[in-house]
Amino acid sequence: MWSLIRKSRTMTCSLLTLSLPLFYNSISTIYRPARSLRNPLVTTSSVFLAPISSSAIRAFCSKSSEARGMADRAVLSIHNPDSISYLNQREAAEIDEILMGPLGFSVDQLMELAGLSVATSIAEVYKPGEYGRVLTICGPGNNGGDGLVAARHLYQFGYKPSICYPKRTNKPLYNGLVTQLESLSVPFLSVEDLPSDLSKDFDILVDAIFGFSFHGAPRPPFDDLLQRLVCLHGSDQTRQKAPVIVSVDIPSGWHVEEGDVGGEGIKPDMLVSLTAPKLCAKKFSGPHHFLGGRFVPPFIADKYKLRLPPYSGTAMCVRIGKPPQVDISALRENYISPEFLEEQVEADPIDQFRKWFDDAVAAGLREPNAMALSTAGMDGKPSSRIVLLKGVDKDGFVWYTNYESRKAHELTENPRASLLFYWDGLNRQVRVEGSVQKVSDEESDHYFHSRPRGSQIGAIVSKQSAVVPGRDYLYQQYKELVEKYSDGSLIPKPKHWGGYRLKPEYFEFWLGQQSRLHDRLRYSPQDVDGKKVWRIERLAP
Ligand SMILES: NC(=O)C1=CN([C@@H]2O[C@H](COP(=O)(O)OP(=O)(O)OC[C@H]3O[C@@H](n4cnc5c(N)ncnc54)[C@H](OP(=O)(O)O)[C@@H]3O)[C@@H](O)[C@H]2O)[C@@H](O)CC1
Ligand SMILES: Cc1cc2nc3c(=O)[nH]c(=O)nc-3n(C[C@H](O)[C@H](O)[C@H](O)COP(=O)(O)O)c2cc1C
Ligand SMILES: Cc1ncc(COP(=O)(O)O)c(C=O)c1O
Ligand SMILES: [K+]
Repeated sequence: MWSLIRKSRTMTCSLLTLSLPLFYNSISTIYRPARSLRNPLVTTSSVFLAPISSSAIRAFCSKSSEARGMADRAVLSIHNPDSISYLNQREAAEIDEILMGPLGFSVDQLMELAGLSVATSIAEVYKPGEYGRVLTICGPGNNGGDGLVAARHLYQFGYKPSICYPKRTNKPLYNGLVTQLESLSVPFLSVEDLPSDLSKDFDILVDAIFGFSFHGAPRPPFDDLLQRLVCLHGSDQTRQKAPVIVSVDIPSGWHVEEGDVGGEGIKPDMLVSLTAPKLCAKKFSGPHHFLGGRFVPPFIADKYKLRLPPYSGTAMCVRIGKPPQVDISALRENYISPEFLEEQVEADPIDQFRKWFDDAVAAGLREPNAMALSTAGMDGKPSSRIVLLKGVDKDGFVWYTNYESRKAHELTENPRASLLFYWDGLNRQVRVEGSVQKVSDEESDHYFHSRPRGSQIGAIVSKQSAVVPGRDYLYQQYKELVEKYSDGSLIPKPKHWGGYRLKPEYFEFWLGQQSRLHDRLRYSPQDVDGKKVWRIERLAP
């Protein structure tokens, strides 16, 4: 913790005005954990539902690092949806009580995290450009509260939510959530105000009517509302795009454990299970099943033998089960970017590259220095692979590799290459082409010794691009060298490892725009009175 605090001292000053959750979020964007953050996946001990004392929780917590080790080993099997845990109704209610009892959570906190998970799950699948108009139908309990929170986050994500909340709960928490939405001018519609055909006015219907405390048959006015959702399946979809239904935790009207018993209930397109899926989720056959509620402490995971998929990075939701079958030909993004004009760019393409590279770093993109390197040997057959940019200046672009690899052979035969950067999220691509030379041995030596010792040994072991009999073959040699250099002595750089530098002769900066009318600015060298200058031209997209 101290090293984190020391490192973040300068950052803290500029963040003092931010809220605490935002502050920690900013930290996780900049300082990533050594391994990805994972939900604990604990498979030991049987479930026995005894009262829980705080001493039991303390005793457990001292063992939880061991549990996390097991979690990492179990992670491989979790991609099989059959190995995910499902809760019955009693367990779901009990977890609620434990979280809000001995584990010290408040209902407001859990609802906020649950609602945020629902909103982020929706945003993963249904983009606001196409699915902007959202109707959230809220029931009388906490499931309805999750819906109110989700609607607020969806508003902040760029959607246009409306709310139908016919049975309000007169408690400070719910009144506050309503006030927050009203202050954003989010419309509240009564059941009578709702249009008879929901498909005309809405792209997404969020079903936050009933959660895990639902029992019996739906009573008015929810029986009628649910019937309207059911009817949408039969609507004439050739005339009108039917809105998608997103159910929060439980598809409302379904039995919490048995599912859609009579087969006449709603058929959501997306289900966002919270904490852990309930048994009815096994019957969900829609294309998008997500898990949210990233707050399950190891104590709960252990007690209920929860096996849950890991959340990646700072995500608030994770997809469960098989990804949907997509129509590849229909996959496309619409790019919306600010103007990119000739007058705005740097005269020197290296300066322009630095500007865009700094933007990619500031945007928190993963490995902004990853670039596709394309080469072709004497046979003229091109080949590409990703390498990491390790330096750029007026002399060119540097990367390190094995001098006996396929790319190295091709570069020996034909010392020309192209580099390609794609910065997804910024809608930017940069192409660089030029001639290639090895960097000096001193430069390679200096860089080699800046790498982690494991990677230095890896470079010795790997005869890159050669066929190897198996993983063990490499690992055995690696272990021997780790042992040999365990005294911390200098690991000599092997002769076959070093850097290349591409001296650029051509650049193109590409920025994605709407209707595929992208910006493309090309830099090519011109000789003006014996002096090299860069000519900037716009190319058709
Ligand atoms: N870790 C967790 O646990 C977390 C839980 N969270 C969320 O809480 C949800 C559970 O909330 P909950 O317990 O308030 O119950 P929920 O199902 O929303 O509503 C109960 C209400 O519905 C009513 N009602 C019942 N049956 C009915 C019927 N047939 N027809 C008409 N009404 C009926 C019932 O009235 P009653 O029958 O009692 O008169 C009561 O008013 C859970 O699913 C998740 O979304 C997250 O926020 C955070 C983490
Ligand atoms: C993100 C990423 C970064 C990589 N960085 C390098 C690198 O800097 N140097 C390298 O030799 N290989 C790197 N690789 C591996 C190469 O893509 C490639 O597998 C390897 O260099 C062998 O290529 P070749 O057989 O065409 O020579 C990287 C791969 C990825 C996915
Ligand atoms: C085979 C290989 N060599 C070199 C590198 C670059 O690693 P480093 O950043 O440690 O120099 C990578 C990175 O993925 C790699 O896969
Ligand atoms: K629901």
